[in-house]
Amino acid sequence: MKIPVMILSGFLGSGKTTLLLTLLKESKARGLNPGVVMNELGKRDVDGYILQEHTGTTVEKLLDGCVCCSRKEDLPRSLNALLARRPDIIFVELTGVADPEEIAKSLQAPPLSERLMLHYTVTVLDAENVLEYNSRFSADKQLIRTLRKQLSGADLLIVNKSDLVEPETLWRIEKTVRKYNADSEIVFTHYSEINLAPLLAGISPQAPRSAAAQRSSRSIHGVPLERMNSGHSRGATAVQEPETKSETSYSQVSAVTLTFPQAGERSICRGDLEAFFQEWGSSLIRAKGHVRLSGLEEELQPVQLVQFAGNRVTWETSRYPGLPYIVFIGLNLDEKRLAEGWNALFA
Ligand SMILES: Nc1nc2c(ncn2[C@@H]2O[C@H](COP(=O)(O)OP(=O)(O)OP(=O)(O)O)[C@@H](O)[C@H]2O)c(=O)[nH]1
Repeated sequence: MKIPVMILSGFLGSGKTTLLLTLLKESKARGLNPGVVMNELGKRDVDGYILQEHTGTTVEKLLDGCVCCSRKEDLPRSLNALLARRPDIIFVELTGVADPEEIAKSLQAPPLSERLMLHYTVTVLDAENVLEYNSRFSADKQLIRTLRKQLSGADLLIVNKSDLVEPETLWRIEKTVRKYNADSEIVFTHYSEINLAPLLAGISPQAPRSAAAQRSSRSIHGVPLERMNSGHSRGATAVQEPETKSETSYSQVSAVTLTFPQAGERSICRGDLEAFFQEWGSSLIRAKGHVRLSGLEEELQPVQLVQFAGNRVTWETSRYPGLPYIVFIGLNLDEKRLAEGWNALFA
């Protein structure tokens, strides 16, 4: 029996992990044993920790590079490690700059095709920012090509963060997406809330295992949106990471991990950190990590998961027990200046 694999793709901060959380909860509610491969551009496993904290799922982590190009040889090893745990379904969450078609090709060729079958490729889009990508990232031709492959290679396109845009923007996104993918279903969601039943149709616990997983022809709905009723919807230390090679799916995106100082001031003010994110303008695309906050109002819950995505910052109380850090991901990030600015925050 081949194990179904679902690929989750989409640009940085679009909502892939948010979707994966709901997929894992639903899988567990159905008595399934899900496996997860999580690929991160940075050296720290932020999303893997979130999944473990919220769902208790064990995650195979592939850090510090992209599994569609610079870390390609690592994917079979991670999948084999998961297969030893007899999962009923495997979710592969790609980095935001990965080409899902490359992963699909690997899964459909021996030896992986002997034990696994590609079930769905899902691409999540950030409705608030997706229309700006062509102009914002025009300097990185490889990235632009990859972002188009994320559209063309998807069996299902989830236009997420619809709560942040006007209905007209959703129309424009649908029109743009259709230039690269004429057929696949498009759904409009917030917090990646969709009807998961068709995505998990035919997948059952292995023992006893009945029919093979089948792709469902049932439509996948997002949360009801106004436009859906209109009849048109279809559904202090900087760890510099290595330069990306020319054959990668991006050329000017890099990740830098910044840690808190070991001595002296080891916490940071919420406002200072938010101002620091804004200082980098459009060169900072994504930041995420666990931080220790100073300030009276945070005294009871000082450890927070902070996320910067689409120029918005969110905070969430965390039980992360380790040393605080943040992973910064950007386009042509001036890493030296970033580290200097960071150190100044603790001076
Ligand atoms: N307003 C709003 N925020 C959202 C929505 N979906 C996700 N977010 C927030 O967006 C941020 C990024 O979401 P993730 O699910 O981590 O995105 P991702 O694609 O996994 O990010 P990377 O793996 O780092 O590329 C988090 O702070 C989420 O809470 C949404 O529909 N609306």
